[in-house]
Amino acid sequence: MSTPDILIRGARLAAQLTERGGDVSAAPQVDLRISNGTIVERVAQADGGIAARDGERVIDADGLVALTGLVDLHTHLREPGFEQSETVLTGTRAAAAGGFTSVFAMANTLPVQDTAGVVEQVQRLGDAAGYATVRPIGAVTDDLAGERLSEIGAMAQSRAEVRVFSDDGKCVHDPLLMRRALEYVKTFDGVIAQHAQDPRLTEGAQMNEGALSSELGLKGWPAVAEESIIARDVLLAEHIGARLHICHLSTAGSVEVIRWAKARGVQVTAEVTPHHLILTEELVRSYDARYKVNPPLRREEDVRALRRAVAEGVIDIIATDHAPHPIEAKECEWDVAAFGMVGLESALPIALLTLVNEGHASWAQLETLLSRRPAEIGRLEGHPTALEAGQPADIALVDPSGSSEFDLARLRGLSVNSPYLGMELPGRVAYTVRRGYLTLDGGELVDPGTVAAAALVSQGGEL
Ligand SMILES: NC(=O)N[C@@H](CC(=O)O)C(=O)O
Ligand SMILES: [Zn+2]
Ligand SMILES: [Zn+2]
Repeated sequence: MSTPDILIRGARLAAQLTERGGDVSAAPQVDLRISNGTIVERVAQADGGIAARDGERVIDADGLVALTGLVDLHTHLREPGFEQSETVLTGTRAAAAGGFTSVFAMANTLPVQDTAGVVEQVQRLGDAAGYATVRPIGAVTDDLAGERLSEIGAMAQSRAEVRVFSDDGKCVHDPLLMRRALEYVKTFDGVIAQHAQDPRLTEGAQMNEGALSSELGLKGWPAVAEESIIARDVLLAEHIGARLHICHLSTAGSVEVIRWAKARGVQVTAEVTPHHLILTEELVRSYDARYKVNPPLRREEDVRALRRAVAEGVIDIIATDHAPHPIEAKECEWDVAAFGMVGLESALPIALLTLVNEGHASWAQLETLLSRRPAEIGRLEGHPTALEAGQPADIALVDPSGSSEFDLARLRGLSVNSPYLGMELPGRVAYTVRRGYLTLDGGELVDPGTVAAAALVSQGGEL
């Protein structure tokens, strides 16, 4: 059994668009043939292109930009335990709609992803659904309680081969536990992804600490609560010689700490979310809990510093921190509402808007930020390093022309807590190809049965 061959015609490769800005006409148009999960041919149209064969699916990609499939190092899929917010199936459908072919699933589920059994279960659910590769993240501490290390070794050696560990949602606050965790993951080239938030400095915190939090009468979350943990952890990572990743960097000061650490040669990488690249604390004036997120929306100066840090390479990747919550958890008073926003379907449009169209980055850098680097940091296997013959066929095809209203129909997960509803955003993902089969076809999700069957075939199974 095999899935039909696909011929993509006339795409421009993001990797060949190395000039800053959004003009895509500079790259030559190429044809790509996909067969059995692999890119088997790539021919420029100037060299004659590839002639279609009978029975092959032909995609007209004239005007579209092709990127290696997007990879999200920070997704909350909520299953097991919070299936009213999202499931592995619904979350990976949202991922496919956003151009993602792989997602790393955060550990704050119920039960917590702190044993081999739970991470294997999450991975199996992802394999069966087939919309994206699901790589579970393991908890650093048992039950995210911050008291004892979890079964890190068992999760690393399980079928899920966990390489990323995080207590995300909570900070690993105890420095000795952090040290032991770094020592442990070093033995198998794993990484600790830290949610940098000093719990004592942020008790009851509701928004960024500053003049506005005083004015609004909301308890503040000071920048130093993030920066002090990052400073401590880069020093610990240097001492141990282990890999450290910082989740959702949100302040100008954090950028400076990371810059300093990288200059010293510390093995640290950093992520920024799309929302911290565009939204500011001013939105909290509305008391609309769609804007309530952890870490909180910061000042305009922070947003500018984060964009510059991406342009300069101090920040390594963009990660969504897709955090679905049910309507009841958001349509309520600010101080009792849940923290978090959904982000898989809006990540590429926001990155285009804030980085490429603003001249901070090229399409090639965008591909690095949203696909190549997160795959490297997570030690994701089977991910293409380029769109060329011999590489796995994980591909996103994006229409960069024009802009359109980001409406409810664009959200394909179970929850609708997006801060972008009603905004005009550029860039639409038109096709997503995972392991050689379509998960998104002409902007529409392929139906679950077809995707599950193609996934089974791609894993060598029989229908
Ligand atoms: N980002 C958030 O505001 N919420 C996340 C947790 C987290 O990423 O810290 C969640 O799980 O809801
Ligand atoms: Zn977090
Ligand atoms: Zn998170």
